[in-house]
Amino acid sequence: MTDVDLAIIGSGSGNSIPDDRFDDMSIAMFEKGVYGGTCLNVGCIPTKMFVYAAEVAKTITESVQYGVDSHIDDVRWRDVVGRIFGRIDPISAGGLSYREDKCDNITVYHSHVRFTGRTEDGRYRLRTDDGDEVTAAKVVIAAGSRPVIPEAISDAGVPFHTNDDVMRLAELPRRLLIVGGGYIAAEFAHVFGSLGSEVTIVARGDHLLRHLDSDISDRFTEIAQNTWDVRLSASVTAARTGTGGTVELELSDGTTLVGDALLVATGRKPNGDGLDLDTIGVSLDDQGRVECDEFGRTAAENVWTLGDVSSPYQLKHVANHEARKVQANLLRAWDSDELEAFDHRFVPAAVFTHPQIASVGLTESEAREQGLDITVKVQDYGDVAYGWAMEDKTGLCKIVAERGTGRLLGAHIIGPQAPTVIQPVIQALHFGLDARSMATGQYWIHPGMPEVLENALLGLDI
Ligand SMILES: Cc1cc2nc3c(=O)[nH]c(=O)nc-3n(C[C@H](O)[C@H](O)[C@H](O)COP(=O)(O)OP(=O)(O)OC[C@H]3O[C@@H](n4cnc5c(N)ncnc54)[C@H](O)[C@@H]3O)c2cc1C
Ligand SMILES: NC(=O)c1ccc[n+]([C@@H]2O[C@H](COP(=O)([O-])OP(=O)(O)OC[C@H]3O[C@@H](n4cnc5c(N)ncnc54)[C@H](O)[C@@H]3O)[C@@H](O)[C@H]2O)c1
Repeated sequence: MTDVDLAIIGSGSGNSIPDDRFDDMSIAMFEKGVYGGTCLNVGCIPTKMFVYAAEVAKTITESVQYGVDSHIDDVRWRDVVGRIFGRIDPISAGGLSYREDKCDNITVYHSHVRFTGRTEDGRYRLRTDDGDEVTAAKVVIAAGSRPVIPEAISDAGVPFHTNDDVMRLAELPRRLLIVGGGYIAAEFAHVFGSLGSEVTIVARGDHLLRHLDSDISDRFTEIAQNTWDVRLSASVTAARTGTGGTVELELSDGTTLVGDALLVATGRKPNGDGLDLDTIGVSLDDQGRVECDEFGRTAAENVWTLGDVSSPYQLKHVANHEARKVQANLLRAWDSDELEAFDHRFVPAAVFTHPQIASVGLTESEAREQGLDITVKVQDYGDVAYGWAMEDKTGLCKIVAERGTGRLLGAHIIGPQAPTVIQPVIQALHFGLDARSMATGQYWIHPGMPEVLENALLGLDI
């Protein structure tokens, strides 16, 4: 039995907690998978590196409209993969060796861990699947989430991929089937489609990216239907392995699809269900998230939580933010008046598909449901100078604001560099800038892409 001051479950955002302020604490870090967690190894970072390669390919295939003829000679898939993981794998390995070799106060356990209750003096008992037993005065649960697999696929025993392994396929699949109509489906459809796969998306909703403002979801669904084979309002009823390792999916609309690879992207489930939290009196909510308050405190004293395992937002910038708050709070007393709260007021998100998408704040329908008196402006990229330069025909920037006060409520953008163009709105929301002041109280570089945002703000009927 090893006794530590602090146990951290999960080396994703959890790994950022121990800095030099924690040097005098003994720390046990538990990681059952690859060191560094989802974002670094199988999430945000590699996907965006693939997306960049896809953008390069897309630029080439669309260059003719600018009077520049070009074509793609070849996509060297193995080199695409090699560039990305040749960079990422050493970062993960370096992070692990830093903790193991350079941090005398930290021990890394490479195994699944779960709670087994408390000691008589109130410490938390943890046991790994390898048989190690640790007691800890404080615990941080940063165990993340995992892909959900529909039973029609998991029970059928067909080969399928998730974000965990699809980026390391040996070959670029000629025909890729994607089940799901959310973030991961939209991003990988762009990656594989632009690099040369024939992509089919099976989505059970009547739109893709349904959680977004309806103007954005409508626009993206229309673009997707013109780009890939998109089957809406359809679900998988049966799956089987075809000849030559292919996968066949039967859909609820009676059609059958055949693919060389199948990617499942039907949401992610928090990992709190693998921790035996009942042994310490902590529960999961109806979404399977570890319950906590705005400071990251669970029902068990000195057990904190953050990120995908407990947050309503499965986003890395949110996990990072929550990790910084929990880090600060760990250095204070459990019931201190100075605990730092999570700030979930204006959580932005971006989908790195094609075109790119970004949003922050209320959608138009959310604002109306709240009974707010609103004004809305939709500005097309194609009506500002940079949009002309790009021949953009599909991009739009939508602003939702309160009539009368000009209070900004939300921004929703689909188009080139949307995650960059939206950043001034995120800043304005956080610092309380109203739409009119934001539009007229500063210079906007002409003819920069953010003019689409400037014109949307100017066009609001406040
Ligand atoms: C394909 C993909 C793309 C994404 N792209 C973006 C993006 O562009 N932008 C963005 O903001 N977000 C993105 N996300 C979401 C983002 O990756 C997550 O929100 C974030 O990584 C969550 O961090 P975390 O620290 O909570 O969990 P994780 O990074 O998942 O860390 C949890 C760790 O805990 C370990 N673990 C779990 N249970 C146990 C246990 N019992 N014992 C030991 N170890 C355990 C896991 O192995 C894991 O390594 C993406 C996600 C995916 C899947
Ligand atoms: N750019 C980013 O920030 C980014 C990128 C990728 C992932 N993520 C995070 O990871 C999370 C998980 O991504 P995701 O795309 O798996 O989830 P998602 O929640 O974005 O989308 C899941 C999709 O699967 C569909 N679905 C669910 N069950 C289904 C079933 N049985 N059959 C068919 N379709 C089904 C849903 O209707 C939805 O369209 C996201 O919610 C997001 O928080 C973020």
